[in-house]
Amino acid sequence: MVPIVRCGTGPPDPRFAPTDSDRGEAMITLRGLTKRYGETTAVRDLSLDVLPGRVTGFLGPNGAGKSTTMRMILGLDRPSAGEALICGRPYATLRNPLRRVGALLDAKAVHPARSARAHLLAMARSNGIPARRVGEVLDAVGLASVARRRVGTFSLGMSQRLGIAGALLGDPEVLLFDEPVNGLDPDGVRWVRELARSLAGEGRTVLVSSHLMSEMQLTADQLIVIGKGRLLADAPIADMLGGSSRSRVVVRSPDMERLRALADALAADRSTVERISGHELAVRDGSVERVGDLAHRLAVPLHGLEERTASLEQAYMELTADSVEYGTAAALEGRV
Ligand SMILES: Nc1ncnc2c1ncn2[C@@H]1O[C@H](COP(=O)(O)OP(=O)(O)OP(=O)(O)O)[C@@H](O)[C@H]1O
Repeated sequence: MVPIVRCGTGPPDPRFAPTDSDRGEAMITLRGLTKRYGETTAVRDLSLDVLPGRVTGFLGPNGAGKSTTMRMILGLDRPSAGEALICGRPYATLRNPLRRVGALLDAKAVHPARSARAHLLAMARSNGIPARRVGEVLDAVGLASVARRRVGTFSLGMSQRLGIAGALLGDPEVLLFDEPVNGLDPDGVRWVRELARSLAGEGRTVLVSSHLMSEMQLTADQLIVIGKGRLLADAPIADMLGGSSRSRVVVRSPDMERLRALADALAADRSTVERISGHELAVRDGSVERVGDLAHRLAVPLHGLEERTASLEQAYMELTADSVEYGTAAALEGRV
């Protein structure tokens, strides 16, 4: 059973035995959250809860409003309407906020002349965090050997690691990572994935933004998808796959005539049938059992019958098709 770190309970305590009701307690709550920049509405009436003990992927195409939402959760941008709360309170009213919430936003937003160690020490000092934590988090992110190097000489990947070290510094209950795998090599990507999973495994609340569905498929338990600032989906990964209209049963037969009869029978029974080729059909809203039984009744010789679940990438493309700000159509019209 995954432990749950509740609001105000601090870092995980091995003696802590969660009850089922603890699982429902949202750590991040957005209600009607809206942000307008002049004519642009970056975030539009967003209402959702982010729960502890799981990795929540925050997805959307470029310009969807992910960073703006995270900035409002962290009190860095003021909402035009609605609210963003952590443990029921605005970030600005939290005592010792770094001990409650750790965030990686812009990895390069660090004074370039400072060493990694000096940067983290300054953060620790101004937040009442003991200096020994600096060494611990530098070790945890694999930067101990370059702790005294100037941050300005760091690669993007090293800066990402330093940003994550800063997020971990206060041993917080809630972690927000904005595009944490940007600039990381495959080893680094895997490291971030395992880190996010282990933090959630300790019962913490982990919100990770990305525009890479393939990565989120491996990292997240729950997905929140936004497009043009609006909520498009908020569901467990498995539900998103099941809900995709691309999940379908594919049936193959050498007998085109009987296959056509099967298609007619399925269509008459309210299934949507697509012809893939003369010998292959795809049936939406139909189970393998139902299609197989019907084929048997109509004496259709079958050379193949399988359920093809859409990849999350496909489900995501479907969801966001109308929300891509700079898609191909725009490019064709010369707008980009
Ligand atoms: N300070 C600002 N002033 C004006 N417009 C802004 C500002 N910040 C963001 N926007 C606009 O708000 C929208 C959402 O931007 P945001 O950076 O939150 O999206 P995102 O989902 O994080 O995108 P990306 O994946 O590209 O980082 C965009 O249209 C962006 O141009």
